[in-house]
Amino acid sequence: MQDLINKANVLMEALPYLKRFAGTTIVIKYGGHAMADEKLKESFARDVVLLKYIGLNPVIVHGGGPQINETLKKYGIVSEFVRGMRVTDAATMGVVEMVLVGQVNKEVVGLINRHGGRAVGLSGKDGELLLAEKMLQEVRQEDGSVEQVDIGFVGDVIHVNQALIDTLEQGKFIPVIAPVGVGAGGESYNINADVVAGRVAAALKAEKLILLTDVQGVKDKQGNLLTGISVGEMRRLISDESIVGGMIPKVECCADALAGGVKKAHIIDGRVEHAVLLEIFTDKGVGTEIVQ
Ligand SMILES: Nc1ncnc2c1ncn2[C@@H]1O[C@H](COP(=O)(O)OP(=O)(O)O)[C@@H](O)[C@H]1O
Ligand SMILES: CC(=O)N[C@@H](CCC(=O)OP(=O)(O)O)C(=O)O
Repeated sequence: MQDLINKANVLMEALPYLKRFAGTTIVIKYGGHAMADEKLKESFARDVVLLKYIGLNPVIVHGGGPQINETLKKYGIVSEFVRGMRVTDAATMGVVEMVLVGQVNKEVVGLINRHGGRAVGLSGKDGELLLAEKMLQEVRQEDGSVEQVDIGFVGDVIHVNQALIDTLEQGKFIPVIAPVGVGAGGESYNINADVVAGRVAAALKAEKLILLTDVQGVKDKQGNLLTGISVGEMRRLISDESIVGGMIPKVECCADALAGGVKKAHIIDGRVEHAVLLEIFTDKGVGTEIVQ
């Protein structure tokens, strides 16, 4: 009997959060690395379906960096990263689109639907969901100056077709977005999935942006987890190189999302089962919260 009462107590603990978040939009970035483990994939899909059933509106943006690397390797294409962004020539763009849209997107949609959700896969080209323009990457030189570097068909999102997401949400569908944008001339752009998640969250004025990754959260130089950092601290951690590589676009997009009206932004450990539920429905949460 006590077991059953304990179960009821766990449900009751979630009640204030259920009330607070009912009807709100939560944008979740599902990272390439967190997609590697079968058990975690299933637990992620179940979490998303549960969120939808209890009245939240999850919007999924997926990555696929490791999957792109694998296919590029098969084609003998070597790729380089500048501050966490893949340098993308025309041949690389072809592979990026094929893997993200044709493979990873369909896999995530299938996974959610197998668990009883109604997921719909979209790339930024569908309904011009993600209108993009070419971006130059800023690289700080040794003398402190900042140089703009051309990294090919890499874009930033300049407009999100919010009406399309609203329509899907009204139909009880779960949008699953591949980070490929479309330019004014119909050309494709490779966009970092964290950047897409941040822009989509800001456009939808989401309650939360949650980025799942393969580490506990943001760490300091000694490797200690930082449970909460301000945007100012974040900038210091980037300039003293405590935050490097793929973590840079993650924290930057959290800062942009907060500036764009998103209430909360979190970077959490996708290797932990039910990480999304733990973040949303517990007081302490998990990982790192970025605050303005
Ligand atoms: N300060 C930091 N704290 C935590 N991780 C960091 C930090 N700086 C760099 N990283 C690296 O960022 C990686 C996460 O970025 P990325 O590989 O692009 O993840 P994902 O594939 O989940 O999007 C971590 O695996 C870690 O190696
Ligand atoms: C411009 C850029 O870097 N695009 C990324 C898009 C996929 C992505 O972001 O995947 P993860 O989240 O799994 O790293 C790339 O080509 O790898």
